[in-house]
Amino acid sequence: MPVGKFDYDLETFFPLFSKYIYALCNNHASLIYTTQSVLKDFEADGVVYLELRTTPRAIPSADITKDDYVRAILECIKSFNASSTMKTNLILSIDRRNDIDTAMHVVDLAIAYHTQGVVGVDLCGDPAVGDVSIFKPAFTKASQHGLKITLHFAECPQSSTQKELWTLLSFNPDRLGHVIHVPDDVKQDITKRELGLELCLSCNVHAKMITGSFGDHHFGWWKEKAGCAIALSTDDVGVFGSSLSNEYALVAEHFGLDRKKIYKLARAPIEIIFGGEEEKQRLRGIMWE
Ligand SMILES: CNc1ncnc2c1ncn2[C@@H]1O[C@H](COP(=O)(O)O)[C@@H](O)[C@H]1O
Repeated sequence: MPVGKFDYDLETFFPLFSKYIYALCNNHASLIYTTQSVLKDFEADGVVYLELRTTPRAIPSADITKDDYVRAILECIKSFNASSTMKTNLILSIDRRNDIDTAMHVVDLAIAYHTQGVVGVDLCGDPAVGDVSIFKPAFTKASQHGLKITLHFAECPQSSTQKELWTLLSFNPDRLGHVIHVPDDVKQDITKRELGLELCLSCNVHAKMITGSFGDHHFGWWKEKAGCAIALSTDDVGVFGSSLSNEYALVAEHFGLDRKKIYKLARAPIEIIFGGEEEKQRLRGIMWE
């Protein structure tokens, strides 16, 4: 990737993975290398709790099944967790291109590895593709097994029809990602349910998913809504060149938040992590007030 090129949009972003990144990250050694590299970067950035997400991927050329893929990443996380103050958990993603059998397989993997660091299931992928209603049984099963749910939500106009948004809300998500093109009635429902919001400023600005720049981001609207905790998120550091601490610096600069307000913002998502009560307690103890 050319140095300083951060202008991938929703048309060029997804092929970047399917054409190039997956071809480069295509064996056990490269899976471990990339996972360790991501963990080291977040730790060096001062992160104390991380939820990583990935779509289970079989790599037949290296004899890697989806199960092997998930296990390799979990082993990497486990050994990193053992020697770091940053604790990491994993979320497994269903890609919107998937059929229901593939989605069920993701949920089955999440259930199988629930006690080993998988904390939730996500819906991701090209928002211009797929009929999300087919995934309801998969998310229902995930919930029944105590897994948390987060969904990429209202990323582009095509994926923000009333039908799609209410269908996604019927999956009973715990958190929503992006929440860009959200009509008022849906906003009201999100606020009423006090859903956690994963907002990704650099991604949305660089990929031109919003009109305008950082100061125009819908973070400004949601930050006023008591109840919806905001977890600033990176989507993703490699593609858009912005670490998590830079995302906090951006909101401080563009929304006039002083140190106290930034501490408060960074503490709020403790309540919406998928990592359980004990981890919440640890974080309440170490995050600045
Ligand atoms: C604009 N933001 C986004 N919207 C939707 N899906 C996204 C995304 N950012 C990442 N992904 C999903 O993550 C995959 C790459 O990592 P994994 O193979 O899962 O580890 C992408 O192919 C896409 O499906």
